[in-house]
Amino acid sequence: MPSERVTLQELVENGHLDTVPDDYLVSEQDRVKFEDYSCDARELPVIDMVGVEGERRDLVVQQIRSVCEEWGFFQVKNHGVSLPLMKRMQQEIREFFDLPYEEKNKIRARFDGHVLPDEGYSDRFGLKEGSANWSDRLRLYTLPASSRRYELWPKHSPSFRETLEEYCEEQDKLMSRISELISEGLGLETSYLNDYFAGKYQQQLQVNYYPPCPQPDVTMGLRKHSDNNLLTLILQDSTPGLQVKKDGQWITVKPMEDWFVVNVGDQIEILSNGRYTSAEHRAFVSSKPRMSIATFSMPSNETVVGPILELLGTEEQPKYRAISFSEFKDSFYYTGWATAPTGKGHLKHLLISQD
Ligand SMILES: O=C(O)CCC(=O)C(=O)O
Ligand SMILES: [Fe+2]
Repeated sequence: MPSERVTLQELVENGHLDTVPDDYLVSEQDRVKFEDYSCDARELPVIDMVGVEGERRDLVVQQIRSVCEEWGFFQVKNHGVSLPLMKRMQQEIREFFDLPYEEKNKIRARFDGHVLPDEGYSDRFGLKEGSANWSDRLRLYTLPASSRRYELWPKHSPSFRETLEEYCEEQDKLMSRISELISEGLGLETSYLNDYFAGKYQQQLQVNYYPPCPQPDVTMGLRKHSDNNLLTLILQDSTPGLQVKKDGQWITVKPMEDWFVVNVGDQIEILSNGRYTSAEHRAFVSSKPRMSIATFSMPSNETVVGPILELLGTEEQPKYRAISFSEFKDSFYYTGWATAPTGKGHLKHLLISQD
């Protein structure tokens, strides 16, 4: 039974995997070319948020607009989240993954044979049988506070709950500041996106743990995809792994200890009627373990999202059909994620024919 299988980290640490099993293999064309991954001729743009509430605002709004149009991915520095908090969060989460399997298993998400688990500690998360990622995960709903299932939060450290709560609040503040800049970049009122999702919003934390891999060139930590939500903030550890697709080329995002990677999700692509793009990205693995902490902001499940009418004017037609977030997630997991020929296959279902 899949639910009784131990996680990947457990298999690796107990020396049960000298080679990569078949269902973790990716096709030849989707493999990482290790000979060229480190020579990034192009680097992911960095947005410096210093002075953004003052004299640098117009410049930053302009920069955000162009990176959201051209990349859908960028890094932020001087973002207001304290480095000690980021480090504490990484340290305490890492301690969770270092616990004995029996301890972690207490909050294990169970696969019920049909629906893949959405919360807790798991492997093969969100994927169909026969198609696995070289990673384990911890996923928790964090905002609104009423959505928290504290019984699934790790209890290995007395301070962990407080650290995670503080981290989530800080992530939320940063998301909200970035949403203001995105709104302005689209020519909308500063508070447009924040008002649009007031009371119709949720936040989820996802920790990706990539165990050391015996054959990193034949598998993938996380197969190519775009994120299905509004915005994602990623905190990487010091081991490289994250890659973004730009003009058909995979670009490795250099880990920086006090920066966040910001990722435009599919919901922003839909809201902006395709002006802003959600970028395909993936994570490769190596002989070293790696951990990334992603925070997702997303609409509440019943919220219907479609192109913002104010943006369309009289000439432009909506390119995407409006759809509730829960329906969108269903199509993401069952038609797109990790199985479609392109990492953005799930968005194609929403495209309205323009002829
Ligand atoms: O591990 C990473 O850096 C990427 C994580 C990611 O893309 C995701 O969690 O959706
Ligand atoms: Fe992602």
